[in-house]
Amino acid sequence: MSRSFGVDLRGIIELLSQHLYSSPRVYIRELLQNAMDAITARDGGPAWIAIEPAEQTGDGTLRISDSGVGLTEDEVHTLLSTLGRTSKRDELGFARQNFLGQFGVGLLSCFLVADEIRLVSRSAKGGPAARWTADSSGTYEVVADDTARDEVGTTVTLVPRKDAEHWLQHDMVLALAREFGELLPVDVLIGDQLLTQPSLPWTLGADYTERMTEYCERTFGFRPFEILPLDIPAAGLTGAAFVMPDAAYPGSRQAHRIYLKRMLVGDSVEGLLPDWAYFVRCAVNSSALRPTASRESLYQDETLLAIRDELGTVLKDWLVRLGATEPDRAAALLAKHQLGMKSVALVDDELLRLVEHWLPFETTDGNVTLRQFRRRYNTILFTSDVDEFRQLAPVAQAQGLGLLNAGYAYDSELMRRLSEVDGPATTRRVVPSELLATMDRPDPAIEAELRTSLQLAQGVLDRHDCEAVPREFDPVSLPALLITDADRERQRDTAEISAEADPLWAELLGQLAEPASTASQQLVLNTRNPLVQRLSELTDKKLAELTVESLYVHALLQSRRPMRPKDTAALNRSFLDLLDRAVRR
Ligand SMILES: Nc1ncnc2c1ncn2[C@@H]1O[C@H](COP(=O)(O)OP(=O)(O)OP(=O)(O)O)[C@@H](O)[C@H]1O
Repeated sequence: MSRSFGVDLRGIIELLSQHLYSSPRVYIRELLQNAMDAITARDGGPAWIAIEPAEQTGDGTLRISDSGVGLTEDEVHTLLSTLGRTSKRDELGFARQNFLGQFGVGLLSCFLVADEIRLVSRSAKGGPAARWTADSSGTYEVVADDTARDEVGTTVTLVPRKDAEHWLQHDMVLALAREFGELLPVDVLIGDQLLTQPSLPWTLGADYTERMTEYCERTFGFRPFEILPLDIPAAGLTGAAFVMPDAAYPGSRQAHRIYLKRMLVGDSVEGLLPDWAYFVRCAVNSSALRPTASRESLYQDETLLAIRDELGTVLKDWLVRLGATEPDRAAALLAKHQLGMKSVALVDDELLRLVEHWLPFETTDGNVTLRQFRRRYNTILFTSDVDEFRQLAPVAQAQGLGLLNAGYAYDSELMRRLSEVDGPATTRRVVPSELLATMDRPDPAIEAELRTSLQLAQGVLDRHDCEAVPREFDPVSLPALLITDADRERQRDTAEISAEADPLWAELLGQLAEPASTASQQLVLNTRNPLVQRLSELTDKKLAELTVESLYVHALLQSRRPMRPKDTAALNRSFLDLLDRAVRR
């Protein structure tokens, strides 16, 4: 036998009224929305909503009246007695286009501030006026009372909950009603004060820029770098996009001010723009987007996706146009919003060109754009690590080799993307050892002499898994350069771990690592450097060891790589030994 679920009414009312909405402030929005929908349903005739806060009613209650279509006694029974029942869906259950409401629960939000809701209505369809009274425990009463109201329309009265009286007072009600309803296309009044304004703030016309600058400052708290009018007729969307003047974090929350059918959803609504456009804020009104049941965010449907794409295109087109017509402004903007721009350039070739043209990169030729660098060197040789760049740049520069620092976020991916788009020879990651190829070999006699002293220090080199390579290079002041192959380094670390690990791990790790055939580091000794020249004259094994270890540690420090305990020990040892020798003399 099938049975129906039982429902604890009090629990459901509490759930919907207390937990669906994030704050009691939304009660005004739901009342305005119902009044607005009733006026829409009346289709012609007077169109006003009047709010009387507690000071005006004189008995602590709040009254809101509308000139809408009203409800018959029967409708009051069916629509207001069943949670989730609404007049705003068609027979198939689809939300009707013109209405703001659709779920049949909005009125419950009044229980956030009220113990009792009273509704008096006269329907445009005729019949006597009806009274409905409900309390928060879930009981209600309906009576036909033809004297209750003369005109067609509805009045809702809220009797405040204890401690919620302030929500019904004038200043609060004024602020809330203005915030949610100031763009509604009907007259909303509090006493004699008209709250609504006839046109949307972003309507084009006289003083557009000043108006919108002021609007942006008031709404989002910044003076916009640029204001872009938005108009997507297919989505019934109009509004404005404001480009932020200063950098924001790519992960920062998007906060857009969104109106649906001219009723505010919120001013920190997310998801309207693609993620990359994190430096743009929008204020829009749309008739096609849908709210979630709490009406505090947007429902993620295909319409939202289509609008997001479309708005993304509008912004991109503007960026490309700016690059072509106002290069200096484009460069200034790009410099501020580098990260977002770079991230989108990875998936968008037009933006890739913009980034290539305008964004400065750190190189051995100073700060230059990718375009300038390409013109000079054809192939962009880059490091994908900032420290590696710092280490290699002076040597590369001295060899006349152009090197670009692609060590910051998205840079290496951008290099890869450029090669995909313009051909494999466009960019290439420098292999540190290829710098060796640009260096001259020293005179064989000098090399032989140096190698003899190096043999004395072979133990030190072995200890650091390091091979000494004599070369002639600039700058002369640099005695040694440590070149590390990252892959080999990883293998070496793995080997070290496996030596200490238990047999099972050692076997597993061993499978990951390829056998390390040669040393993982190369200490390139500069035979032009006076210290290295003196090293080749040494015959004292201890001194040769001390010198080589000092040169190694110095080169390691120069490379700014993290020091391992072994390296720190070497640093201490060589420093103290040198000190000892100096003091002894
Ligand atoms: N001021 C009013 N004038 C006429 N009918 C009203 C009024 N207020 C409420 N109603 C009727 O009561 C029904 C329920 O209202 P309620 O606010 O709970 O839900 P809704 O507006 O239909 O949907 P939502 O939960 O999305 O707001 C409405 O569908 C409407 O038919």
